[in-house]
Amino acid sequence: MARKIGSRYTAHQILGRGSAGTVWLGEGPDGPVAVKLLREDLASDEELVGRFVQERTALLGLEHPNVVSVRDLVVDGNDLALVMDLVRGTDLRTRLDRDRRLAPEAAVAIVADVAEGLAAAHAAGVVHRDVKPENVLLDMQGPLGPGGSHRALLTDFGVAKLIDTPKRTRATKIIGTPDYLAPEIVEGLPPRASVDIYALATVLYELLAGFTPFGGGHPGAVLRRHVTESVAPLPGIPDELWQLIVQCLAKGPASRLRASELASRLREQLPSLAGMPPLDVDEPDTEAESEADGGGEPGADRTAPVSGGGRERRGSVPLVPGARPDSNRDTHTSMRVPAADELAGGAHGTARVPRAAGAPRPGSARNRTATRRRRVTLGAAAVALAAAVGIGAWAATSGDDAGAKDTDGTGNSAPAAP
Ligand SMILES: Nc1ncnc2c1ncn2[C@@H]1O[C@H](COP(=O)(O)OP(=O)(O)OP(=O)(O)O)[C@@H](O)[C@H]1O
Repeated sequence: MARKIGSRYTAHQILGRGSAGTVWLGEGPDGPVAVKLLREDLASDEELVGRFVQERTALLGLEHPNVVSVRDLVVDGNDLALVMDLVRGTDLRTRLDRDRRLAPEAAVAIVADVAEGLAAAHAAGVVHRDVKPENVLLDMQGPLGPGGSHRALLTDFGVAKLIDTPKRTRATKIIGTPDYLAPEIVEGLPPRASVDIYALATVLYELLAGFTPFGGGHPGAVLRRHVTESVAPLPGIPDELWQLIVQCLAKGPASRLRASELASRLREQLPSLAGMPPLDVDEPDTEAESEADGGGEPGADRTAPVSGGGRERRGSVPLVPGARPDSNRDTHTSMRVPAADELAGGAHGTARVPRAAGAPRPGSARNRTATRRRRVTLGAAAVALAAAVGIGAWAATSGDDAGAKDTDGTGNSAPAAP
């Protein structure tokens, strides 16, 4: 069923749904386009519409082969829409769901593309703030790149920022997707360009491993791991590539690479990765995360089931207990920033620990001593669980946050340079 969007566009068919709205295949004066029609509650928010119009220049000005360009913004009655270049292909999440892990050469080529898109955005003063596989589109009509990879384009620029109005989220709230959130965001600092680098390094790890380094379990526990845990090495990963991931996952934003540097360092490694098969990594030990998570604690609203082995949908667990996702791909959620004392002494030892294929599973006879040792650690993790549930409880009760501070006056960020 076709519908008119503004005077210039017609939407024909739904391409997909996200938390901010529905993406349609449309037609405009210059040919086919993708039209992202924002949710009605967003479209009827006057403040957001004002902001949407204000952001026109930044969104419309971003032109780069690795960025999905926004061609037009439409404000028409109840419709608020972004008109974008149509990418004929799929998103990286769908590809990852299908292949589970990518060969290092293809993973690195895709991430280098995204880093180049980010470099252009950061140079223009735009921080993405929601880098994740769902927001990377693969152009399947263009020529193939290294390792048979398709050109990758980053999409949804500025959307997180648009939704993050002072009224919706203040400096004391977090918006984003828990698995990819940089520690400084968890600590309540304004997001700068380096948060995109952290998120992109998380995506690279995920493409190689099949799971994110700090994901799994209750969102509160995920946030805490970003602040307190170190990333566990991936068996079989070339050292140079691992060093790059570790540097970009640094807790201190200043230690991370800039996007352009990351892109070129990744490209330099491509020749040595040619022909290398996907890493032979077994599923992480889910015992730690499920125990630390309380294994289905009543306070944790698991709207979507979390399947074993890190194959759950990113962000499918709402951060706010009782909140319902807008769609089965809901990812933009908000919660209160945990205080320093609530983060301190967190769930140490609950980060996912990848095992080389064939290594003994925890709990096996060979591994009993190690398991016993881990149980001691998990005693601490259970304490952390209480904090995690506490975090959910604040989120549930902090809807308006009357006393919240809006440190930069905008409720969001962000200068370009990290
Ligand atoms: N420019 C585009 N061209 C073609 N398809 C697109 C385009 N933008 C989005 N899509 C499709 O629409 C789907 C929904 O996109 P959308 O950006 O709304 O949600 P998302 O990024 O998956 O999730 P969220 O918005 O919750 O972060 C994508 O998965 C993709 O398949």
